[in-house]
Amino acid sequence: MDHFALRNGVLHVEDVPLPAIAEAVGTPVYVYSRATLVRHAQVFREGLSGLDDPHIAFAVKSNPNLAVLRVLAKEGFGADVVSGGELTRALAAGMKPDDVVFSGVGKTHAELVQGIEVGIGQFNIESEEEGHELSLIAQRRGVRVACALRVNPDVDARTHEKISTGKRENKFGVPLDRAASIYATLAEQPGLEMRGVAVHIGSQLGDLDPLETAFTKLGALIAELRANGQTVTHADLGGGLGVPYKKGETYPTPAEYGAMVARVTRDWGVRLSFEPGRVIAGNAGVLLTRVIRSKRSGNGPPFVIVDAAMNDLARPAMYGAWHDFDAVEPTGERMTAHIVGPICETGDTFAMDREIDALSAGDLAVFRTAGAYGATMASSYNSRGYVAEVLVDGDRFAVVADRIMPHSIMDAERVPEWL
Ligand SMILES: Cc1ncc(COP(=O)(O)O)c(C=O)c1O
Ligand SMILES: N[C@@H](CCCC[NH3+])C(=O)O
Repeated sequence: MDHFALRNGVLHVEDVPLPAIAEAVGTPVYVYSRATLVRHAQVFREGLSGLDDPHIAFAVKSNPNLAVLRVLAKEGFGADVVSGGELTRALAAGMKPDDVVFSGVGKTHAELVQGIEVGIGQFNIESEEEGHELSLIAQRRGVRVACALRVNPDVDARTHEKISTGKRENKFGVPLDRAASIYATLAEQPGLEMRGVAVHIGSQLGDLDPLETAFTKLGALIAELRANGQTVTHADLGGGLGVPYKKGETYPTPAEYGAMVARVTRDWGVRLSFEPGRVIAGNAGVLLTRVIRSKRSGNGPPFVIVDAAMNDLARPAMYGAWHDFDAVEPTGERMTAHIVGPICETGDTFAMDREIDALSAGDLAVFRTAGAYGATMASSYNSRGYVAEVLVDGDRFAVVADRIMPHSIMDAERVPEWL
């Protein structure tokens, strides 16, 4: 069921008409559907039903809102975190420490300490150097911490270069050809319990083949490690499943993904972990915005200037990403336009020469597929403050992140007395 649908000509999220949210909270505002989050979580879990007790850790970076995390905690999801801040959020939202995996190429000393102190389930170590540091910290506390070694399989994920993570030249993980020797070295560290391997080759993948190639390489590594006498009881297959951003696009389903994983990992004899982000949250949210005004420039299409900008939704400016853009109350008329925000950068452009619903000043519209890597990547550039977030549940909704106004940001700044 589509929880983002027109009813009587007005776009609703579940049973709530979007104009009601704009009225109550203002724009721009992210709006998430609880029912969609739950459905995506269930579809993902069902996709893995051919596996024995998979561990699912939501990639908090994709949407760290506490209410969103709480929805997923209630679905039994753990968390994949990449910073102390994300770890704090995951626990605050009710995720169990034991279900948390700590990934990240640059965990600081303080973050390693924090992870040990709260008793997270697994550290995904990204370098030999990190492993040594973690072991020393654990030893000083008289504990041993469960770890997996993140491997860089040198596979082209065939996605945007800025979100590809599994090529040799990317900063992530240890090179596959050195993984067995690094694993052996780390397994001797008194503070570490080396129990497995991890891989994550990139995000927004449209094709299962690169994943299958990476997992196959990981399987060979597991066999090699065991032949060397190492213990391997866990494997973390990361996230990365892509989602449609344009109407009509198709992407591999969680069921297809799960079937491939079941086939490739059949003989591994490990507990598998997964770190889905976008596939859970992406299509569970929209960015609701209002048209400020339109302006003509030269002979080309008009600029439709909306009150959302690249500081609220960075993906188009950062990756040239496409987000479908629809009127909240479409009239059936269409127009061709450039969609831009108010920020003083040409990069603050959501779309050029796009055929869209006809819109005029004051009309509401949404950028779709904005539930992942949306609010979480917001900034306050141009002193615009931070965008608000709302969660819908049936016919009710709640503000789950206040709009942070520019004056609140200013409150954290000081002019020194000597100025
Ligand atoms: C280590 C790790 N796990 C999981 C994810 C989540 O990826 P996605 O949102 O593509 O599922 C990412 C981001 O790409 C990541 O870097
Ligand atoms: N921020 C990226 C995804 C990054 C994934 C991080 N591992 C995006 O919007 O597509």
